[in-house]
Amino acid sequence: TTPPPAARSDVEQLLSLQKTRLDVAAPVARSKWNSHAPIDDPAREAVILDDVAARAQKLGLDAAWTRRFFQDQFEAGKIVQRDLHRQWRVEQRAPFANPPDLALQVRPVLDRLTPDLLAALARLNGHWCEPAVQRDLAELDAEILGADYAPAVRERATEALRCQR
Ligand SMILES: C=C(O[C@@H]1C=C(C(=O)O)C=C[C@H]1O)C(=O)O
Repeated sequence: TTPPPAARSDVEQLLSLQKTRLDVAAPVARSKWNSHAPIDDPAREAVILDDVAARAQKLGLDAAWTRRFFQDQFEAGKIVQRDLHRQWRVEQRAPFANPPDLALQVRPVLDRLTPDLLAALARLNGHWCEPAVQRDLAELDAEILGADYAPAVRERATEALRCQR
């Protein structure tokens, strides 16, 4: 039996969660501007990816594909962080008055989004090649991510969602 097609609202939810995750890049960038911490934290990324791979398997998602999706979210967020730091260097911006605490205030927000993103991916699992899903993806990417994010960021964030067949 053929499974029912995916709903547009599933695509909308996924992209909204991706946007919410990208929106956290700005507070991350402010925190690192003050602390001078590097934008790239490969150790933190590895911890997230191992957790994501284990959770993915339980949801019936391909672990390697899910790792790639999350790595793409990291890379997209780092484009946002680098763009902000570049702008602040040009402006010779002073440190921020009330920077968020990366470990205590910012990373917990990202960690809370992870299970929601995985659930959204699980709902769309096996549906990526449906023409309606690809059409909804293109439309909602422009609407949800396009309002705030540059094409390079959007392309990176949605790279794994194209039909692979
Ligand atoms: C968001 C951060 O910056 C980068 C992006 C990460 C992410 O998107 O989860 C994780 C580690 C860093 O390489 C962070 O340091 O927490």
